[in-house]
Amino acid sequence: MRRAFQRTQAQLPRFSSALRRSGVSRQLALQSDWLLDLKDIKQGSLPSATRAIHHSLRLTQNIAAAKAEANTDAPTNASEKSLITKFHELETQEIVHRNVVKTLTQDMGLSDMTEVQTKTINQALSGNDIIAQAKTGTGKTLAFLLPILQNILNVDPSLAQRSGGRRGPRTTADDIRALIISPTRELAEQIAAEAKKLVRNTGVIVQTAVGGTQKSAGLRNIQHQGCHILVGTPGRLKDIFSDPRAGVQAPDLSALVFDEADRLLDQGFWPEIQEIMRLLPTPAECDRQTMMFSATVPRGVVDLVRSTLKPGFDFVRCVRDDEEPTHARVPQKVVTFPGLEQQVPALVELCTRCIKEGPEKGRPFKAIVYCNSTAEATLVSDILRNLATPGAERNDAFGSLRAPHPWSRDVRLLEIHAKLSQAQRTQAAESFRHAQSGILLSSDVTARGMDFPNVTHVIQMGTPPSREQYIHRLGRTARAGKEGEGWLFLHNFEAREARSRLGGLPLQKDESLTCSTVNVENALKDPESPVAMVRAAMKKIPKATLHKSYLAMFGVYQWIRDKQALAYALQDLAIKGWGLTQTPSVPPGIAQRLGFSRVEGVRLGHDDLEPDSSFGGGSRGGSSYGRSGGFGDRRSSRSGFGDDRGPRSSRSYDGGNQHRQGRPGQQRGQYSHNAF
Ligand SMILES: Nc1ncnc2c1ncn2[C@@H]1O[C@H](COP(=O)(O)OP(=O)(O)OP(=O)(O)O)[C@@H](O)[C@H]1O
Repeated sequence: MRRAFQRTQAQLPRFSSALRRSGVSRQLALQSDWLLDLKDIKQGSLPSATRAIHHSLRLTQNIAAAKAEANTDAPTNASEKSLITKFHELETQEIVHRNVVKTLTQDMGLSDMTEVQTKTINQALSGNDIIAQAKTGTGKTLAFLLPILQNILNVDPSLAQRSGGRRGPRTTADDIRALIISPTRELAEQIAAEAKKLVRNTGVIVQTAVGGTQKSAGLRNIQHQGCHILVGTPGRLKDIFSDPRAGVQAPDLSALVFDEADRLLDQGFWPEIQEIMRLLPTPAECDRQTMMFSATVPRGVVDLVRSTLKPGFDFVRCVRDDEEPTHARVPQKVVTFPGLEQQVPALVELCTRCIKEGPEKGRPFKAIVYCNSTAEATLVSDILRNLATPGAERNDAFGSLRAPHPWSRDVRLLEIHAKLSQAQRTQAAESFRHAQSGILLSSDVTARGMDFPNVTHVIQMGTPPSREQYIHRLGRTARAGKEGEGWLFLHNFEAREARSRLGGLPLQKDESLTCSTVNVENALKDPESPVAMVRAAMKKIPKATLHKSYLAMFGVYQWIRDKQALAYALQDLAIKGWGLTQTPSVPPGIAQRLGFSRVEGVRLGHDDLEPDSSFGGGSRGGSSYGRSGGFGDRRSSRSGFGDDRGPRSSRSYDGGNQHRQGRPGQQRGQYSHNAF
């Protein structure tokens, strides 16, 4: 009986959206007919059903009124005047339970909704399927959490009280009402933390299911404490729902949310998402609301969205067609370099400058540096850490150091990437979240959705994997109305590709960093220069770390057709930048697979990766192909960022054959400095 009632109540959202489409005047009649038809309802349950209808009706009236004002059929174009824009109004209009509104306004200190919240909370509370696109950092998380929570309370009002659902007999592993899927573990944990804040004055229980943690411990929590809202990553959720021994099902699931929807619907995750959906009750068995949120919704995913959402879904766009989904107030600067070896010194120069400026600007420097490989993130992190004065003490269990020189003692150095355990990643995220000032070296695991407060700078090392990823990374700064700036470091040979991936974005060329033009060999003579400091810091880096970074670069730059230019650039990085006497070797199998087996400057061989191995003491079995030490001319011009001419390198280096003979007059690395 109870289940039949709950199922009937779960139909409310669909009922309500049907009502919305049919017009306000017919709604009362329809709703009362429907109420009379609820033959299964127990006498005592009628009040809650009536309340639920009341909520639904009030919302449909608001939306219809807004529609009428806007004189349009499209609810998303409705005048915002009639939609609720302040959180406290949700209580005065009896749409959201006072306990939840109290949490929002008193505990979380929120008053006005953001645009995406105004446009989606009203719609989502009435049960519509939604896809919403809004800029990073504009409060999308709350835009789906709040309607999910209130819709759960509509179905079971006893959960509105703190003690209502706690450990009671009605809280079981089968009670999952909402499933929120996120592409990364960190983001799932962050959403769960936000959800736990929101439900704190209710009896609703939130659990997480993320990879890298003990599955059995998570399951125990779900089974013993119960679960109404489950937040997880695709792999672990699939694991749990497909494991009959786990005993976790969601027969009454009424809400499914895809956060960072475009990422979840892309090739990487789509098979797992399909599998999860196959394991959930079908919409015929249990009507559910699906909501998708992201800052980026590329055209490619729109068809998938259509096949996943109910017909008539709302597409809420808070980004205009003619507008880029990055914040206009975020200055975005690009620096191009003739050599990869200049980039880390330039990073040190930039950080040093910003740390000094912090007090003047009233904002301590807090930056995320995105690297395109885990190996690079580890290397850069090690270099920055080694800039600390000798004897600096480790200050937490995960090796985070304070960096007293040349930076303030209070700059935390942290890293997050796939090579760390989940516990280390979570700890680092937590430390960075609470750090007043710090530098986080990160791979793309933090690029989407992570809400680290007061990040002043996002620095991207190398061409980002895609336009979407650039936007999401940049979105870690300038959140919730704050200021921030973005920096992009590119080698000249990346400029053309970067321009094609990021065309139209408001990137401005920056020439303020002396390290972008410095002659590395000359700069080494000045021990105070960032180049010399980085070189000194390099001395403490194990050779195995360098070797891994070198090899990883071939993967990062796989898309570069000019293999020769890349080989030369990496050779310069290893010798001029890292101070090695020859390039690390590349196993012939790998070199062949990547198309570098006959490219000058690539040394084929099998040097081991032991920490004490040396690249400087001879070839150790590596056969050098072409020169390994001397450097040819490096030409660069500075014609101004935005120059549309593209790289000027010869594209004839197409496999290396010509290099064997050497091509008279051919120059190495002829890329325009400012060809972005
Ligand atoms: N109405 C509001 N008023 C003020 N701050 C808010 C409001 N809603 C959310 N916030 C705060 O704004 C910050 C960003 O919110 P959130 O992480 O949900 O953004 P997002 O749009 O999901 O970003 P991303 O696209 O990066 O995932 C959070 O710190 C959140 O607490």
